[in-house]
Amino acid sequence: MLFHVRMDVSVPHDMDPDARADLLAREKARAEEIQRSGKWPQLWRVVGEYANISIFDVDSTDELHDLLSSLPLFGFMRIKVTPLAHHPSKVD
Ligand SMILES: O=C(O)CC1=CCC(=O)O1
Repeated sequence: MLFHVRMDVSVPHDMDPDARADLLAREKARAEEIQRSGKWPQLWRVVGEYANISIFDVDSTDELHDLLSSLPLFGFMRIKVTPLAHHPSKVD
């Protein structure tokens, strides 16, 4: 099952710089781990925003939720999930 996922990040401006650096390092490591599993085939920065647009390829909505909530930034992101279906006009 394919899902389009938009994540808007909002880390508090007054967060301790070391805590922020640690949080972002853990986020990068976890994101790379999920990508290597094949479940997160696309990750794009939204130009000019602290946001990304991703494609996830998972077996269920529960699996998607588990992956998203495993991200260290989960509590600092607004996440919008759009399920995707095949388009009849798509040329293969
Ligand atoms: O910087 C972002 O867009 C938030 C994020 C999600 C996965 C990741 O590595 O960073």
